[in-house]
Amino acid sequence: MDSSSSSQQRRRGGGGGMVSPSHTPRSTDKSARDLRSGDFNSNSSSKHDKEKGVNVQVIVRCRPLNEDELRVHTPVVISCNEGRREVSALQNIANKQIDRTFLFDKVFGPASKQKDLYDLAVSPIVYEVLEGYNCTIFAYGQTGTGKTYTMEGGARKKNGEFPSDAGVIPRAVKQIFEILEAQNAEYNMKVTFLELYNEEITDLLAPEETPKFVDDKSKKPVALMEDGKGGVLVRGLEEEIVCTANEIYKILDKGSAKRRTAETLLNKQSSRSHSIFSITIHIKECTPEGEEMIKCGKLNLVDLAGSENISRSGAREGRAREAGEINKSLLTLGRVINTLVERSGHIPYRDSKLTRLLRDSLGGKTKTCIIATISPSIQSLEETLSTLDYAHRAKNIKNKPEINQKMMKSAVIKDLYSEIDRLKQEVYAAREKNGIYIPRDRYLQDEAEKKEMAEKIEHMELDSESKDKQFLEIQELYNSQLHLTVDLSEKLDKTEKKLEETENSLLDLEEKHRQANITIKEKEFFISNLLKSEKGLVERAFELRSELENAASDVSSLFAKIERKDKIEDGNRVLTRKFQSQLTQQLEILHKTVAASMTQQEKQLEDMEEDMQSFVSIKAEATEELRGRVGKLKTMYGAGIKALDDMANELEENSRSTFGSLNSEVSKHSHAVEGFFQRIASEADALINDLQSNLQMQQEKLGAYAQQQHEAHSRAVETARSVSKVIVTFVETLDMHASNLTQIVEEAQMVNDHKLSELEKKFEVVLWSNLECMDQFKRHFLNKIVLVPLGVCCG
Ligand SMILES: Nc1ncnc2c1ncn2[C@@H]1O[C@H](COP(=O)(O)OP(=O)(O)OP(=O)(O)O)[C@@H](O)[C@H]1O
Repeated sequence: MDSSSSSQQRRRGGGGGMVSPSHTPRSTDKSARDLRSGDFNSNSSSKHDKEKGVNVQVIVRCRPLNEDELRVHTPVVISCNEGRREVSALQNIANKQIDRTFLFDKVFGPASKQKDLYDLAVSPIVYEVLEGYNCTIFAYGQTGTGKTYTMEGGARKKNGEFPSDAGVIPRAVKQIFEILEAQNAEYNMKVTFLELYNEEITDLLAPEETPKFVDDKSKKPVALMEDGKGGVLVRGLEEEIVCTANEIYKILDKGSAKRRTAETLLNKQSSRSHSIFSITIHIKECTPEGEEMIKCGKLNLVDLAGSENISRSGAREGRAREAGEINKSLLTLGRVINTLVERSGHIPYRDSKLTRLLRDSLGGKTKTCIIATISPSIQSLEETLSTLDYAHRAKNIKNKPEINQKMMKSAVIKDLYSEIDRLKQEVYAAREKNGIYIPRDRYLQDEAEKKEMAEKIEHMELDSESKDKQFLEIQELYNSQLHLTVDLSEKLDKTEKKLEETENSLLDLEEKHRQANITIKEKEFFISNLLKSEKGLVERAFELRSELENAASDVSSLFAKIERKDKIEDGNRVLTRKFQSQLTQQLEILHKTVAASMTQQEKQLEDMEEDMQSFVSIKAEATEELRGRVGKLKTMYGAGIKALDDMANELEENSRSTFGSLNSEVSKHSHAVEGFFQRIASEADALINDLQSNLQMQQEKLGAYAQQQHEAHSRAVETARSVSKVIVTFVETLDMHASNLTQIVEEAQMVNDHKLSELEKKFEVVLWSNLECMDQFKRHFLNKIVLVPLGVCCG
């Protein structure tokens, strides 16, 4: 089923527009499958939706900067936070900071792709449609912000490929067919495409009967009518029955091409009309009892014309009127939204065709989604803020969506038959050139409406007449009051002028009087000042004279003092020099004496050392000799003992037998020998001990003597050192004193010189100031003498 015209069964009927399907019998079938994958209004319970109402879903999409904007580096003032669903406008204009953030149901930034928007925001709505809801998606925003791009997308590729920048409409069509095919469902689908331009509806799918003129005058407007059930219907709107997505794409292309577009400063191909593309789907379902039911859902895709600033879009004459109409219908849409949000009584749906068409989508039974498109550029900030405000307000609209009741197949067939009948009668009436066929009840309703309208108009005319009369009366009253006011104001002006003149002369007199007073006061002040200054000058002259005398006597006494001081200082200097030379002589003598005593002491010490050394060596020799003797004695005794041992051994060997007798003799002898030896040994020991103790004593004595000598020597050296130190410090102090004295003398000299010069200067200054004073006084006096007669003249 491709693009053949045979497949497009065209029929003219009373349906279409934004009407909810009628004649839908109630169904108890609960088997409607939940096809949704998303969260459109996040509530699938039709009962709940009906009771509580569901908010209109509002999405914001910000387009990227276009080539022109990029070329001129247009500043970006809009930022989108998709995660937080926030859009912020930040700008500082003429010290006025704009910083506003809006929260929406979904936000798509400049980098967002068509697919992202569709998958996240539109796809769930398509599932709702297939469940049997009526859903509307409409794009709203300033001109050139991407409404058509979002709804329709870029141009379709020739080779039938699905383009990546395809918009909501082709994607929705594709998805609907995919789902239905996947379900192997029996369905029927029809589409309508209309345009609302300057408050006139035209059918974009109507066959072209006459050639298209420049301003599309050939387009026949179609009528919008009440359907008697609270809805509206567009009479004679073409409904195309479609079986494939490609058929819809073709219809879409055909219709879009017919849409009124024009180049504006803001968009090269700006849509100048509102367009509504509707897809109605009837799906066949079977109940468990085997009864065939028809489920119906409808998707309305609305691309509004851009809200625009007429001066910025460059619209002129015809275009300006067009823009005015666009803005008017959008304003009505805004008013409808406001009343719905504020719930403030009458909703002005009837004020524009746009709101009449969208009635069911705004506060009705339809599920609605608004896509607000904005530009990120600074130039569009005002319009962007207005769009955001508008969209934000629309978030609060509550609809009460209702799932369309499923119809029994037989009822649908009955419906279709009655429609065929109606169409037949219409065709007949048309063939007979007898007007068009309208059912009786609708005719009666139209007549009643007409009558009501005529009454209303009459009433309004009467009202307007009485208002006109009132206006004329008020106008006359106003004119007479105006004359009176003019007269009075003239009089007032004259009086004011006179008063002003009198005030001015009074002011002049006052000023003159004030100036005369000031001059008198000034003169009095001058005279008193003159007298005072004369007196002061005489006093000052006296003071100066006495000061001068004092200064002269001071100077002479100072000179005398300086002379005296000079003399004293000279004497001091001579004394100091003398004292210095004497001191140096005495110091030299002291140095010599100390040096001589030191050398003497050293010599004595050396002699003593020599004596001690000779004494020690003599003693050492004697000790050595004694040691030699003792050694000899020891060897001698040793040899004797050894001889005795030998003898004893001999005796032991030779005469063992005579041992007993001899033993006593031997022991006697040995005792005697022993005693002798012991005596000799003790004597030797005593002698050695004596010698040693003697030596020890001698050594100690010598050590003590040497120690004494050493201490005496060091004491002498220490004393000599301290004496020399004392002398040195004494000399240094003397030196210091002498230099201090010299410094003091020099400083005194300098101070005196300085004082003298200062005194001279002062003397000069005093002299000069006196002279100047005298001079001033002279001049002042002369001036006064001259001024007094002059002042008198002026007075
Ligand atoms: N999100 C986007 N990404 C890339 N280009 C975009 C986007 N939105 C808009 N454009 C481009 O900006 C231009 C204007 O877009 P479009 O015609 O859709 O604006 P519009 O809002 O429908 O304007 P009008 O109200 O005047 O009809 C087009 O060239 C379109 O391709």
